[in-house]
Amino acid sequence: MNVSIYVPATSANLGPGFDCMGIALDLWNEFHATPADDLRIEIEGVGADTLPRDETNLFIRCMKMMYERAGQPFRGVHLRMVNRIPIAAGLGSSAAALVGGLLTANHFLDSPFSSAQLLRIAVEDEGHPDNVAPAFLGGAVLAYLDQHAVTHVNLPIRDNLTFVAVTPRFPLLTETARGVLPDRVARADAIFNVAHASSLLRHSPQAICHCCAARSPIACTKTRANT
Ligand SMILES: Nc1ncnc2c1ncn2[C@@H]1O[C@H](COP(=O)(O)OP(=O)(O)O)[C@@H](O)[C@H]1O
Ligand SMILES: N[C@@H](CCOP(=O)(O)O)C(=O)O
Repeated sequence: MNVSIYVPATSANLGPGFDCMGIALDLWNEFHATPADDLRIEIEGVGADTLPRDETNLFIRCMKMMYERAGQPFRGVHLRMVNRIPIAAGLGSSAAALVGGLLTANHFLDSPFSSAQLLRIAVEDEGHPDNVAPAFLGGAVLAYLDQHAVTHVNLPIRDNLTFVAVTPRFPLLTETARGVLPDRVARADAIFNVAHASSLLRHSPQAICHCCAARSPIACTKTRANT
């Protein structure tokens, strides 16, 4: 019944894909769990001094949510997490904890939820799919929630790329960052983004972006979605 789950870091808002395109990176958090009648959390690595070791821990909250959905009582778990993904630094640490919690609970519950259901629950809980979809599926992914189902498409990525993540020295919670976003975007920006997203899906990743000569619309230096 013990389970070990490895969830990758993710970079979201890929190129023109604000809130809908993201990529899994080769940086992993480990979650080792054993079903139990009490709660014990051991944390190694990132967040060892700051993350809660009680029921408020995001991983545990996600496990409990799954037990509630399955109509089963949650008694506890002995959890050891080894964290490598920096927290509140734009590399999907919350998505990793969320996906880890959902998969662990589903395993303990004898897999009542399908992969499609798990992905939908993860997207609904996180509020946007661009971290949880690649964390869950791997690779680079375009995903969106349509009615009650997550539609997802793999984006072609050359396998000889090396990714370098530059993170700020200060934490910035996604919730805080999203709080300053305007509700509306200018028509020109919307058109620019639709055009680049379409171009991204039409061309292979080797294509050169016609607007700025970047090697792919993913890397377009004039992308406006995040400004
Ligand atoms: N390994 C973890 N275990 C439990 N909770 C975590 C873990 N990593 C991140 N979190 C939770 O996610 C929050 C950060 O989420 P968020 O603001 O979305 O930043 P990020 O860009 O890193 O996902 C943390 O404050 C913490 O509550
Ligand atoms: N599209 C989301 C992505 C948040 O990514 P995270 O790694 O900071 O959780 C947004 O821009 O809010």
